[in-house]
Amino acid sequence: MNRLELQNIAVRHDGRTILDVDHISFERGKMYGIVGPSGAGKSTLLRVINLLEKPERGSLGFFGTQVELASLTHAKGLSIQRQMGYVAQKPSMFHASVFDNVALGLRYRKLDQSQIHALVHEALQYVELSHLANQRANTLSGGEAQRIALARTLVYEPALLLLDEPTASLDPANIKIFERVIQMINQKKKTTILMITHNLPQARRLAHVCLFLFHGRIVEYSETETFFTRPACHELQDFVSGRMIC
Ligand SMILES: Nc1ncnc2c1ncn2[C@@H]1O[C@H](COP(=O)(O)OP(=O)(O)OP(=O)(O)O)[C@@H](O)[C@H]1O
Repeated sequence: MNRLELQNIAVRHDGRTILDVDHISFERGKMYGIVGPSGAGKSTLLRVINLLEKPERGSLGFFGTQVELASLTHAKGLSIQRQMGYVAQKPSMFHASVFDNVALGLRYRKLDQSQIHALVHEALQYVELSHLANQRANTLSGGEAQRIALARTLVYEPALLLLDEPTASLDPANIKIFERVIQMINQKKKTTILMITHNLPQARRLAHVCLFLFHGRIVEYSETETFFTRPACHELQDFVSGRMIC
């Protein structure tokens, strides 16, 4: 019940194996760092979990709901997807106010106006951008837009938050706020968080557990301190010490 699990996953494109995962399990309420070289399959892993990419085979256990991914129906997929939030590296805002952008997920879920108002303002407070509620979202700076993208997912309290290099284009001040918010919701709401990052100090700062993807396989998975101080496989030893691997 309290786990997110993937089993027997295979993703192939053009005859090439992109992702090959026998089994992985994520505990509810923990924060996971996902690292690995470019092209290792990190985004594909998150896209499979987010039901944006259908693997050739495999199953997903979503906190008690079990689904065969290859034969997943739209309705069942949607009900699971609505319990997940996804923030990519580059936010895309709708041509509307900041308030309306953040409210969107709540309107889909048919909440009433007073609930929407309260929840949007709470989410804007989390990301310290309440003063921008009426601004057009397409006029935001990159850092502001990324914080609004985070508020837009937090507002409906997802059980799972998927972050794909969310701070890669941000300056240190915005990174600090972004990190503070995800740590706060991880602790306060027990949101499970999976974050891809190329910033190894960031993974070390935030994650309880880290995993290392290499050529589509999870080759290391351990508590963060062990991951960085006593990596078992030589590819991760090279990776964490900054040596080139391919
Ligand atoms: N739809 C597709 N068709 C063909 N190849 C694909 C497709 N999607 C992904 N790939 C390939 O799969 C591999 C893994 O891609 P993915 O985006 O998951 O890597 P990544 O680890 O997230 O990389 P990065 O750190 O550069 O973002 C890459 O070689 C990519 O070119």
